Amino acid sequence: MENEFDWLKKVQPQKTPGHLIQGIGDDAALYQSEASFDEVATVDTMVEDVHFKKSTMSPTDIGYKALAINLSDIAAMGGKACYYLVSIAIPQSGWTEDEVVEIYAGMKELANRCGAVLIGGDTVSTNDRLVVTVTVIGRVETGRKLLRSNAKPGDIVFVTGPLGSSAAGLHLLLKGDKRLEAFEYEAVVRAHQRPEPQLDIGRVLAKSGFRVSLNDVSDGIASEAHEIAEASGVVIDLFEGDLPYHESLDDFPEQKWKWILSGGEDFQLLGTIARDEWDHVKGSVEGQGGEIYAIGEVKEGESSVYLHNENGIHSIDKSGYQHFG
Ligand SMILES: Nc1ncnc2c1ncn2[C@@H]1O[C@H](COP(=O)(O)OP(=O)(O)OP(=O)(O)O)[C@@H](O)[C@H]1O
Ligand SMILES: Cc1ncc(C[n+]2csc(CCOP(=O)(O)O)c2C)c(N)n1
Ligand SMILES: [Mg+2]
Ligand SMILES: [Mg+2]
Ligand SMILES: [Mg+2]
Repeated sequence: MENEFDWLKKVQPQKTPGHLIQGIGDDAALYQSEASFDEVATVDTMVEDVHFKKSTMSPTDIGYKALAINLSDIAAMGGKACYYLVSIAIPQSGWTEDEVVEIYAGMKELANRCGAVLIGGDTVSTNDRLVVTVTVIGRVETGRKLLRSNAKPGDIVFVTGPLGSSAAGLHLLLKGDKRLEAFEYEAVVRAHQRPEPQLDIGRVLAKSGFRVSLNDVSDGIASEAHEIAEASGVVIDLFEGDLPYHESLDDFPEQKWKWILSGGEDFQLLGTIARDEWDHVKGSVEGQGGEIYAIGEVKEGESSVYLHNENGIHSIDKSGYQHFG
């Protein structure tokens, strides 16, 4: 990396939306808010050797995922994404300007698909690992609050796609496993490197007008279910046989359930909705080509999470799954 700003010209958006008054190039970005929408803002960071290694992710994957994990939080609020800002700490050695530009290309690839525009950021050098922090600003219809605290006894618990794939993909990547080449493992490796934020499903849930509790799966459903149980003051029962997972996880019987429950980084949406409203929402999600699965129910009681399977009912702690063997 040579000059702090030369490479920025390469990542600057050419076209800007009408609500943006000033993007990259001044002290801060300036944009107009939109009538009848509330603003929604989130930030998450990815750190080299904690969230990725050069051996597990290409620069474009790193950029794609750094934006995806933030869009996933916007999805978990039912929002549409509008703008993003990127703070990047670049090591003094080990990373080239081309690689940094590729990180931005990965972000742009996803941003273009969901209509988000880069409006600013910050660039610093570091003696340590690469760190990329993305802030996303989005909008959601005024008054729509898909909060973790919305769950009520009697609700159905749902999830929007397979669990444990990212952890399985990471396992193969870290081991340099020869199965990486095989077609049947492509989906789990991709789930790790290029998670799909579930923005469309978040929008269906927001527009439904129904009371929905919602969280995205960054740490694993064991942890996210606890967050909903605690915020709402309810018990969450999960049914093991209903948890969706990619069939290739059956090749890893020892790790499978740990990955499904607490592998994390799946970036699916986990939520709850009244039983009477479930069919309607499921129909809408599936009608637009999405997936959504009923995996449990909400009960009255002190905040806790249980897993039901043929061996009985097992309490699941927040840090993850500990029971089976
Ligand atoms: N350093 C911090 N300063 C202020 N608020 C924070 C800080 N870290 C987290 N929070 C806030 O705490 C809440 C939970 O944050 P958390 O990062 O666990 O959520 P998340 O982004 O959904 O999860 P993950 O980071 O695993 O994707 C959010 O409201 C977040 O804004
Ligand atoms: C090289 C490497 N080792 C381990 C992992 C797994 N990992 C890292 S952070 C995290 C939880 C979500 O993070 P956060 O809570 O910061 O959102 C998980 C599951 C990885 N992705 N890459
Ligand atoms: Mg966070
Ligand atoms: Mg997050
Ligand atoms: Mg989240």
